[in-house]
Amino acid sequence: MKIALIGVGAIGSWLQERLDPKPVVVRRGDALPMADVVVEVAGHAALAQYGVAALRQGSDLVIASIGALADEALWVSLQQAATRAKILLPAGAVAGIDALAAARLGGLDSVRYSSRKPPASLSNTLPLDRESVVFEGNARDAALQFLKNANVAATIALAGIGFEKTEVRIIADPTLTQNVHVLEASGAFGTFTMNIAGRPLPGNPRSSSLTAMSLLRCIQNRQSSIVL
Ligand SMILES: NC(=O)C1=CN([C@@H]2O[C@H](COP(=O)(O)OP(=O)(O)OC[C@H]3O[C@@H](n4cnc5c(N)ncnc54)[C@H](O)[C@@H]3O)[C@@H](O)[C@H]2O)C=CC1
Ligand SMILES: O=C([O-])CC(=O)C(=O)O
Repeated sequence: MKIALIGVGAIGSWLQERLDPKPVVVRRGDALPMADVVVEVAGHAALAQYGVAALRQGSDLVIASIGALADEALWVSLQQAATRAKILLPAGAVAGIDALAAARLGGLDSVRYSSRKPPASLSNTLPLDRESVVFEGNARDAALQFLKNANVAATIALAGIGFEKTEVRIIADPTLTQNVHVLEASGAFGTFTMNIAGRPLPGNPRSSSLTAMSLLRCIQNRQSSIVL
């Protein structure tokens, strides 16, 4: 299996060390190599630049920057390009995506998500002596306004009841050193609340380490005869 890795930042370097076989690295401006799997860990612009081409050449596409899919035109063009290859959306930094996506099939009534992060992960102009709500609204607006901090909101929207109906709060909390995600859902299955305190990666305080682990699992599942 040939893997192309777009971006070697906090998540990409963690993956690069652990992927087997070793990936071909795509740096800014490089042409996209032929590969069985293309892994995007580079940001919204890189997904827009390489995503459609990867799928058109028949490479499966693993996306980290899921917030970019709040851009309806990009999301439609990726889906249209996926005729010979698959778009793989890992759960990323949050827990409970498996339950949410299963619950959707039985019918969901409501999905609420809150993200609490240390202020510096959101902006360096936020107060450091009290918590502040920096966003309250739906998942589409969250993803469009907070490019680097609402991938989880977008993942939850896609797994659950969509960008418009998913209720999102983003809170800067100076008492935290970790990224805390709370996901609450109700529907025909019952109700659940999932709470995760994610340790950030050393290279980027905004990105929880579980994201990199979730991407590795997604790539390994694609190769494995047992998918869990
Ligand atoms: N799905 C999820 O739950 C999560 C998703 N993310 C997203 O994953 C992506 C990667 O996150 P990090 O590794 O923390 O970011 P990072 O900023 O540490 O690394 C990004 C790397 O991509 C490179 N890059 C940017 N544009 C490029 C291009 N056009 N071609 C090749 N390389 C390019 C940069 O130079 C940098 O080295 C971000 O978009 C982030 O928002 C982050 C955390 C959770
Ligand atoms: O949602 C995001 O973009 C990333 C995030 O909160 C995390 O890694 O904890």
